[in-house]
Amino acid sequence: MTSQPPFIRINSVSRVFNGGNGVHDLSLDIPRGSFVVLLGPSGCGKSTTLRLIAGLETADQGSIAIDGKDVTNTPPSKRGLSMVFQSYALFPHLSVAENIIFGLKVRKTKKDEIKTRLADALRVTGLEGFEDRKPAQLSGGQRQRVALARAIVAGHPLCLMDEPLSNLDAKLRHAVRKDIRDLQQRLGITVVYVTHDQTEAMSMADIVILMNDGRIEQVGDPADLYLKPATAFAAGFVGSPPMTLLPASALPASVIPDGFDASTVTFGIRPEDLTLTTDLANAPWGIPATVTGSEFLGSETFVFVAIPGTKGATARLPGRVKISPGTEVSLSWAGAAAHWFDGEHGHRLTPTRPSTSAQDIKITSQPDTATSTL
Ligand SMILES: Nc1ncnc2c1ncn2[C@@H]1O[C@H](COP(=O)(O)OP(=O)(O)OP(=O)(O)O)[C@@H](O)[C@H]1O
Repeated sequence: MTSQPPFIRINSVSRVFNGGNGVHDLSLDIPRGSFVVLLGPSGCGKSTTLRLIAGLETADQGSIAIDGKDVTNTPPSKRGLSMVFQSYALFPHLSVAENIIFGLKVRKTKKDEIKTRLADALRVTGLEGFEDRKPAQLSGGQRQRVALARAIVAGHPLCLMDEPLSNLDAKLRHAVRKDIRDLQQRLGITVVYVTHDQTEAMSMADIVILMNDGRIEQVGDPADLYLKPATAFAAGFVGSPPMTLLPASALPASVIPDGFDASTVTFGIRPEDLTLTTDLANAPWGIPATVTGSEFLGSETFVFVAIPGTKGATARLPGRVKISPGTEVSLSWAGAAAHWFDGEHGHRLTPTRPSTSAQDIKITSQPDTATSTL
């Protein structure tokens, strides 16, 4: 396999503001033509990273290269990129077409060229017929499309997007995120996209960069992040509802993998990997828990349970499950579905092999489907 040089290389970049926040010693390679999402909670440094790539922030240390050129000290306008913001940043007094071609006019692009590019941008963003309207005469989704059209009309190979959908309602957000993804693929451009919404990240990204506290927590494709979270933070951030995390000391000793110290290790389990039964007599190895509530969502039911000495757990069960608060249940899981994290730093731990009894649990718990027993 020949490895292509990265399109963007961020090398040991720090940008620390007064008070110590910002990004710290960030290193990252972004492949050409990829859709990369910077994901993380508010204040983790996503926008600062994007602004560093754009040149709107200057690195205190480290270097940034785009397409093989060092741009660490290059002004934004010379970096060959366009940006789309949460606030569409459209000129209210200009028409859709004028807004889209504004930058081309400033750069004194030839009239014929402007005409062709405008027609292309209107077509790919589905804005044909709207060119003479003013922004105030458009819906939120259409305004965001104008902002997108303006970004792509420049013809830059890189587009940076900072929470571009957060002003749209849930339904529109869903539609426009598909538009953005389709557009990126059709144009073959590289997109770096900031969001704190993990569903958006998981559905759009080729690569997710999960950030926490100014540092990279994990880089991987969405499946990696979900199936093999590198840290307890990643496990808790990705997934809705998030992974249940319990101190291993709350589990029966028989399910702790060999060599793990239950007093320091954290156990994680995805809600869909938990089996829940009220048939306590036939579940001697499970964790005893008490139902605190449930949410029926149509195709599935979330059941919330309390486990003494922990923050509780969530089970995601198919279909409609009727279960009353206060019901005593037993929780179990397949050995291979368990995740383990070091209690101090939260790093993922890999058991040399799941404990024998956890494998036994996998076999004995299989016929135990909660929907039929509850
Ligand atoms: N100009 C600034 N001066 C001082 N502190 C700043 C500045 N810009 C950002 N910060 C701080 O740096 C940290 C990272 O900010 P950043 O905007 O990158 O976070 P973010 O992950 O994009 O958050 P959000 O999702 O809330 O936009 C935050 O603690 C923020 O308060």
